Amino acid sequence: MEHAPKAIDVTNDVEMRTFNFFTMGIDGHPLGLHLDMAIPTILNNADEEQQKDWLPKAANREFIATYAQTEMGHGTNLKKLETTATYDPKTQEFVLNSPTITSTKWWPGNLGKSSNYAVVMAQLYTQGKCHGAHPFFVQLRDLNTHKPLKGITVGDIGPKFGMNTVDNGFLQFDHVRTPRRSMFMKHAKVLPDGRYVPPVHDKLNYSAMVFIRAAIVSGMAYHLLVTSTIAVRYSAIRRQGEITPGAGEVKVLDYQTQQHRIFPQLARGLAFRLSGQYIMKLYTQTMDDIRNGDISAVPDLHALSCGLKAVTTHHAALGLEQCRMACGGHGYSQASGFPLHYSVAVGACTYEGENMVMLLQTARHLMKIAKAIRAGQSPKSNKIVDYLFHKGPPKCLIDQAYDTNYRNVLESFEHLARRQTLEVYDKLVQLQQQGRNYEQAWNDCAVELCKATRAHVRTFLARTFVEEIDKISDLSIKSVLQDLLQLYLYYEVTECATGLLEDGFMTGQQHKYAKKKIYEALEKIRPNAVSIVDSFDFQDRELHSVLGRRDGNVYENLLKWAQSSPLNKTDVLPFHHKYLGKMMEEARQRSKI
Ligand SMILES: CC(C)(COP(=O)(O)OP(=O)(O)OC[C@H]1O[C@@H](n2cnc3c(N)ncnc32)[C@H](O)[C@@H]1OP(=O)(O)O)[C@@H](O)C(=O)NCCC(=O)NCCSC(=O)/C=C/CC(=O)O
Ligand SMILES: Cc1cc2nc3c(=O)[nH]c(=O)nc-3n(C[C@H](O)[C@H](O)[C@H](O)COP(=O)(O)OP(=O)(O)OC[C@H]3O[C@@H](n4cnc5c(N)ncnc54)[C@H](O)[C@@H]3O)c2cc1C
Repeated sequence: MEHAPKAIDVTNDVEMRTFNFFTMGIDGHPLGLHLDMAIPTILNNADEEQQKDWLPKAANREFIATYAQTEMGHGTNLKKLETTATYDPKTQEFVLNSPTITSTKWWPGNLGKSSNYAVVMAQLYTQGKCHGAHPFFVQLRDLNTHKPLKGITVGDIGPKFGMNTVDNGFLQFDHVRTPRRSMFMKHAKVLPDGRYVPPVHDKLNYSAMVFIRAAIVSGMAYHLLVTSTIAVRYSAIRRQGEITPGAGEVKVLDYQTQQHRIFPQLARGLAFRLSGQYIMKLYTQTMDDIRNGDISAVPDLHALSCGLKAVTTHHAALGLEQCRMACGGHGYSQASGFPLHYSVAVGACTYEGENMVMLLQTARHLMKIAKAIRAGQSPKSNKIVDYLFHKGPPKCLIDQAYDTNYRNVLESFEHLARRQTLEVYDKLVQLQQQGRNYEQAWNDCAVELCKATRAHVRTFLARTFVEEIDKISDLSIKSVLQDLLQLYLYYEVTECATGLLEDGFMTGQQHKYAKKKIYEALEKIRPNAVSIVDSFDFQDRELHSVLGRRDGNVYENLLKWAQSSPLNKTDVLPFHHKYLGKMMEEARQRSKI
């Protein structure tokens, strides 16, 4: 008998679940949302009695649940979700309803055909008052027949840009009754008589999204490291063109342009992995704190997770595309694995909070800090934002002879983040003094607000990378990682050069210095490149790539892969003579006339 799957370990082993989430996303695993949104919701939003009932069954896969929040008409603006959950004190039930076409739940992963339960976000009404979006644990399908229950219309939303092995679905409720206790009651409650008990913090209902945003950071690291592995390995076997005439074709990895295309993605993958570990620890710690009644870290966690999610997904999408392009024609083949990895990674720019919206959420946090700075307040001890209160050096020092632990580079990033944060805050104040209301002023500063967030997140990523490499004791590993760190830092300096040159903080000479350090790092990384990616020890099956095979036998396996295509099952396709053959025969007949 096939080995029965063991119950999922639901301890907070978020590292593994992060990894699962993104490999599953690629395989279209029907348990994707179950593991990474439904279970965290139960862990963080179900009260003790509900956890006792739901958690073991969820861990044991006795049902499959998804996370049904987004509707056809709203994904970002949760305040305007239209699905309603109206409490009926007579029967002590909630009545779930989809009042409009735009209230149709739309997008939830595995909703279309796999899930028989869902965490449903609905506007909670009791005693005639709406208390905003709250999560409910709702059965959608019969556990034996898997048929939708009465009043429920559910199905798949059809083919998408990618991730087509995931049955993202739609869901409509027609006055479906669900017990009072199907409402997650750890934070907010509705008592049997219908009285509403508010939560200690009105965003605790959003904790599953925070978990995934934090998880996505390591997920993006995973995608960048996987695709850099494919690109480096393929570039180490692909020979094309000569550098020295007559000396024979070189490996394309020897071209500086190829190194400049791929190695920064490798470096960013490492940077994101290290910050991904940090944010996951912060998430786990904050959830523990909330369990002990301490919600003080909730705003920091929200701000950092939103900013990191937006920046890492954007750079991962760009980086995967660079790795694909670096592999030429074969990079465009499904055999490369790039279409699969790209479609999962690039979706993360949208799901779990559209990136612009996420950047602006972090900006809200930064504006509060800017206000405190302008009011002359002293910093609260918080390593993530303290630097904003400090006065850095008036001029860039990146080209000083000694830059221990890249202090001068980090101060450049801090300078830019501080300047952009305070400048956009001052503009916000000025626009309001000129008569605009806050919301209008906010909208008129939104692009600059996003820039301030990106500069802040860059500072965090860089500082975390420096600190984590500094902790490494094995000198042989440390020196290789320091080459990647050097590349990362100076590459980021050139990426934000406009901001550093804009106020004269950095000189053109220093910008040239940064470029020199990049080229130096590329040269140092080149001889170790294949060993670096081999050290990640990705299995061929998870790379999904003929180009990235560990054994490097690309060409023979590329032909094998092509020959296995269903199109090549027969030499002549069944419909050939009916269409193309007939067309050519008629054309030949006509030309004889
Ligand atoms: C855009 C959001 C965050 C706006 O939140 P909302 O309450 O609607 O309005 P405000 O902007 O006024 O926020 C008020 C206040 O609350 C703070 N806050 C917001 N969210 C959180 C949070 N999660 N934790 C802590 N604090 C939070 C915010 O900072 C404000 O504080 P102030 O002091 O500044 O007032 C919200 O609408 C939102 O999150 N939208 C995005 C929706 C989303 O992410 N959807 C994901 C659906 S699931 C999904 O995509 C799954 C994909 C999986 C897959 O298939 O891979
Ligand atoms: C592959 C995939 C899987 C998904 N899985 C799930 C799932 O399992 N469960 C689930 O509930 N949802 C899921 N979603 C839905 C996803 O969470 C939403 O699509 C996402 O939150 C964006 O919301 P939206 O689609 O309404 O975009 P919109 O918010 O309509 O975005 C459109 C544009 O408007 C801009 N915009 C919107 N509001 C603002 C603002 N306040 N300020 C500035 N600009 C703004 C956005 O930045 C964007 O450029 C999934 C989506 C995808 C693509």
